[in-house]
Amino acid sequence: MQSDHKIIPVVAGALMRPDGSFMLGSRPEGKPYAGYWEFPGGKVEPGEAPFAALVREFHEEMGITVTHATPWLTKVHHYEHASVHLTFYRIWAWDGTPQPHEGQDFAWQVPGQYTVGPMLPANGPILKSLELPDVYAISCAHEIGVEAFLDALEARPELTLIQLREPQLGRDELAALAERVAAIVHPRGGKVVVNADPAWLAGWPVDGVHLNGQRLAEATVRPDFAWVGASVHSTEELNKAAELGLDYVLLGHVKATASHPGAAPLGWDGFECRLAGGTPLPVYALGGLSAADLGDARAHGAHGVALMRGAWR
Ligand SMILES: Nc1nc2c([nH]c(=O)n2[C@@H]2O[C@H](COP(=O)(O)OP(=O)(O)OP(=O)(O)O)[C@@H](O)[C@H]2O)c(=O)[nH]1
Repeated sequence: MQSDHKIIPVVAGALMRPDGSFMLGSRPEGKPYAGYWEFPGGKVEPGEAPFAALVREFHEEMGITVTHATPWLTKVHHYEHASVHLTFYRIWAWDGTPQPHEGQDFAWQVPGQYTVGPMLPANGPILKSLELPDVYAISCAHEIGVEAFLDALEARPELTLIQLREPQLGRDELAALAERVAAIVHPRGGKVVVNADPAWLAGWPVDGVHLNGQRLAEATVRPDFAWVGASVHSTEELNKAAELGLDYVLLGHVKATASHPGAAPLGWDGFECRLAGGTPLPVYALGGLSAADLGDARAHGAHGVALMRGAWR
């Protein structure tokens, strides 16, 4: 069976433009899955570091020099022709203009609005991850009141992924607030996930559910929503979220935060350490952060930053 095959290390990179679009390439004739669309990249050579392989592949395949890239997701996939361990990077800066050195086609794509296909079979969840924004905002009505929170949400059109987390509200009050939040966030193309019992959310105009640590521990299957995330603190919890096939996690807390005054923060080293084995899930760094921490978060393997107080200041 394929799972007995040697696992081939592969690196691939999403060239990211400031407007959020990214590049896909078509696989050249003569390779398995010729004509399928992929992130440019290729096999890591023996003894080569993954980042060095990324730089080499982008130079060989399209003649550009990668100058700033951050580690992102990893994934093992078993094809009929090979088993691969994929390490994905996001590439933020490069020198040169991409040229098709191997007869491939390139296309800049907007996450979720693809004009090319088919995609390589392993890449579905990776492409879905690109639909998640840099900043994830957690609601704060329990601190500043419902009306002030809704005013703050209206005033920040750049926030497009909102977790409604209001443990002080009962089901009916939370449902009413979810409707008001969705009415603000959906017209801007955003998403709302609710931190509550998944059974409560039937018929609510929301996009998904966020599992707290206890609900993640108790879950045996992925709840049936378009978007499902979870809060994690350890590699074990991160792995459980991945096994359930969730879409993202929040990992923290990275810095000291007023919501967990006694608990020691992970720091960026502790954060990175928990991701050291790699994960197929995009990870938002959480705890005492602001949007200004995005660069540090990416450098330590995060997809983005999750903000509570920091989103609304
Ligand atoms: N480059 C790339 N490969 C991917 C992606 N997703 C994915 O499953 N793969 C798999 O990873 C493997 C990469 O091998 P490759 O044949 O492209 O590598 P290469 O350019 O070094 O090829 P070569 O051995 O002909 O020199 C293939 O099995 C491919 O199906 C992706 O997004 N980008």
